[in-house]
Amino acid sequence: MADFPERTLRIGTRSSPLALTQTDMVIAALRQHEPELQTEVVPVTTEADKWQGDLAQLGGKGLYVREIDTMLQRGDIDAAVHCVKDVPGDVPLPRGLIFAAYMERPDVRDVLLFPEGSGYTSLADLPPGAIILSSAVRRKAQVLRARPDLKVVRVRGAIGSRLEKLDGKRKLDGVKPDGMILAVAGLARLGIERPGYVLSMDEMLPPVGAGVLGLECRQDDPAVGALLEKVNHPKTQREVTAERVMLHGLRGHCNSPIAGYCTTEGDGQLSLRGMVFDREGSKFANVMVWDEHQGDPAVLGARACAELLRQGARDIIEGIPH
Ligand SMILES: NCc1[nH]cc(CCC(=O)O)c1CC(=O)O
Repeated sequence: MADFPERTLRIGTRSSPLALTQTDMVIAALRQHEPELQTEVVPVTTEADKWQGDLAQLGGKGLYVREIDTMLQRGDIDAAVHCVKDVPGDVPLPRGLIFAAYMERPDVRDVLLFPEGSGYTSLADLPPGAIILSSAVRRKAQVLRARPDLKVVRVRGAIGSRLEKLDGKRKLDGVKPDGMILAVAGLARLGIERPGYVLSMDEMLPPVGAGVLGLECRQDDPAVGALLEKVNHPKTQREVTAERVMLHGLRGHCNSPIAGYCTTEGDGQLSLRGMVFDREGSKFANVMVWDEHQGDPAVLGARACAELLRQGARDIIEGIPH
């Protein structure tokens, strides 16, 4: 088979506006290295996108990536762009697939948005019993940890439709929300600017892989692998490796609130924070480990996992129905 740029790179992605924007970003980055690159974007509306109920009932959020991975395995596409945070951490990657590159990580924080004209400016402002929209068990646990009096209500759909629900422009089963939590990176990529309260790392530790775009291909397609590797960001790759090894070792399920965030200090040393919560965030394990020897990030991830398990993470995870 011809190499690039003669060959056309077929890229699979979800069909949401965010996923399509992210894929455009990836193509722009690839063209910095391969200006003549021909691409074909293959948008896939996954079962998870069509289903508006609780994802856990359908098999968890892994469904966002599974259909696209199957297409990649079959050769219907040559590469896939995934949000790493949507890639399941409790099962290995599908046979024959690898992540050839991780794009540089942007702001990983979550932001609490309020309905237009509500006058709220922070988490502390919200009145007792206020309603927050989010489907993420990790966000729910951490909101309730800070404000046990609040109520967290599930919301699904693309970011644009979620914002309409927040602003009362779209029906929401009689619920009148006071806030909604989204990733800063997703809003920025969509060019959506609205005031909100950016949650600190102590209030809201991000999910493993937050903000990172992973570029996946078949192991037996070295031409694509070599192309994708050109946009790999080694620092992000090390951080994601540490976070994901921690996640694998915890063997969570789709209802387990787990957070993990690895950063690189100025001298190149990695630090990794990990937390495992119960559903209400009232019980949790919490670790921070440093890679003093600047060694293998996987070892750092394994250490964080071991320490979380020592603190009782297994019981916390198993204590949640799934
Ligand atoms: N769960 C959907 C999803 N997957 C990735 C992002 C945002 C970008 C990222 O963190 O990778 C979002 C939206 C959100 O959580 O607000």
